[in-house]
Amino acid sequence: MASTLLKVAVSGLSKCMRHRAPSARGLWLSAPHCHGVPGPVWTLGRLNHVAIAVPDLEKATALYRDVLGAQVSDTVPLPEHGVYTVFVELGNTKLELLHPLGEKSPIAGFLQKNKSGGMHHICIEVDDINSAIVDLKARNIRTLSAEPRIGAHGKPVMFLHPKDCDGVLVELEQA
Ligand SMILES: C[C@@H](C(=O)O)C(=O)SCCNC(=O)CCNC(=O)[C@H](O)C(C)(C)COP(=O)(O)OP(=O)(O)OC[C@H]1O[C@@H](n2cnc3c(N)ncnc32)[C@H](O)[C@@H]1OP(=O)(O)O
Repeated sequence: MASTLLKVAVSGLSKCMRHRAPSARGLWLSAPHCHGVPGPVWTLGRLNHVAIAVPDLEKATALYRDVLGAQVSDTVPLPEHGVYTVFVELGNTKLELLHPLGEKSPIAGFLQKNKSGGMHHICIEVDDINSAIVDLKARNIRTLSAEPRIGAHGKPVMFLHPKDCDGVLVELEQA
């Protein structure tokens, strides 16, 4: 009797955990759902930017503007994120040059380990960040703040732990 009940429970759980196939637009994910009640549904969108942490923001900006001929933004301080940012326009995406701001900057440790600078994170747009967060948490992917924060483009963002994303710090941004 007990073993029959266990088999039924395991079979139900595996049905709940079934993944959907990828769609044409990108990764299509749904959280576990049971009894015909759909879980949160969200879609991964375009690459918004690749962020590079730099030890010398003036020098890095000059490289992209004067040597490589790119259009670059002004320097924008974002004290709530502990960084200065400069965006480099690339047409199909952007680079975000990052430099520490303040004593508790989250990129200070990274620059200590990577003295010449280096690729810090990638930012991918999602169509429903709240559903994405619920779904990813259910898949044991660690989010790096309790709630989405407002990012460099004035939209909600959430960072995912690099150890849960193949060694890459991933930022999701509401499209
Ligand atoms: C404005 C906004 C926007 O674009 O909208 C931004 O850009 S804000 C940009 C700045 N904000 C953020 O980065 C917020 C999210 N970041 C964080 O919460 C943190 O920086 C963590 C990613 C959790 C790292 O924390 P912390 O530096 O204290 O830890 P840690 O140095 O001990 O690192 C723990 C492990 O993660 C690795 N690790 C650290 N930073 C990494 C990175 N950027 N990419 C890949 N791996 C990384 C370390 O090598 C280490 O691995 P080993 O143990 O193997 O050595």
